[in-house]
Amino acid sequence: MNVIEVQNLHKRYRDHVAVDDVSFDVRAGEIFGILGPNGAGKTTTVECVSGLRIPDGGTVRVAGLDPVTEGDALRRVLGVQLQSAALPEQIKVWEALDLYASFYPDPADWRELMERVGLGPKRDSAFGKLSGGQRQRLSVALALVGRPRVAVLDELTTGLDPQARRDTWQLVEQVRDSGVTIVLVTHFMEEAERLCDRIALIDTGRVVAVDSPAGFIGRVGGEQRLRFRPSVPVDDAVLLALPEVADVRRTGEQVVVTGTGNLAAVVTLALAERQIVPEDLRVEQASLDDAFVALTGRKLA
Ligand SMILES: Nc1ncnc2c1ncn2[C@@H]1O[C@H](COP(=O)(O)OP(=O)(O)OP(=O)(O)O)[C@@H](O)[C@H]1O
Repeated sequence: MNVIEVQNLHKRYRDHVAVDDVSFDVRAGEIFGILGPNGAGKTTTVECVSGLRIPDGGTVRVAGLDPVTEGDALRRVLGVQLQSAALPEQIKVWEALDLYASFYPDPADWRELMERVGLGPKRDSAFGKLSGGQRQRLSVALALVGRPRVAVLDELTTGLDPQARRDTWQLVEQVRDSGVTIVLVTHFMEEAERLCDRIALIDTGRVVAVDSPAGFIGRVGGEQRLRFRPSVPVDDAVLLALPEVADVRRTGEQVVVTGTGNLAAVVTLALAERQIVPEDLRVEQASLDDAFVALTGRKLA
């Protein structure tokens, strides 16, 4: 079932086209990524989905609602954490949660939410005194306080250190597991690859493709490369006999096998059957980055 349907969305700022022609569907229960370089139109797209901007063309439906004409009903099903959302420096964590809860007829228990995002010990801290990761956690909690079916999270981990980023990813997964559909805007490949069930790749206001991370990687051939030093010499023919193996090369003592499918498993099994140990084994795989370059001709970063 689709929770969000966007068709031929178009949005201009004066004569600048920010979103040219964007279409995608988000299914109930998934983490749907909107991935693309700076200025691709990601934020504008989710602002139109959230009813914060009026599109110049196309249609948007969220749980069947038109964000432009049914804004009140929309706010009951959709929670937003936006890049630009800033709270007063002085407001305390509990006050912000309590305030946001008061906007909704049937809010979540904000105390429970505060514990869930790990801010219990920061209950009385001022927003201005929170670390980047704590601010992001608070913004996720604020997006969830109205018990939304859909949460829009925009550039959630920008500016966070690696540990805070991983903690935030875990939080996003917990939110999804609690039954909330998530739209995640990001320009981090690793984040999209790790978290998203499906991704819309956006470039210069257009959707380049929508696919799962594995599907994107499969588009660039799904090719894998295996490097190892065999403990005793192995014949190329042994490896080439495996249907998954496309090519075998050697550089000094190192064997480099390229192929597809379950390459690492079948090669190591074939070696084990001959009592050969693949020493210094490394598996290299195509990434979303490779897919982005193949689809757009440019690097994302
Ligand atoms: N309020 C605005 N007025 C004029 N132009 C804008 C406005 N907001 C965004 N733009 C422009 O529209 C284009 C798309 O911006 P948008 O913020 O949607 O992209 P984005 O993919 O989210 O980028 P970022 O990751 O940098 O936020 C950019 O060229 C941006 O400069």
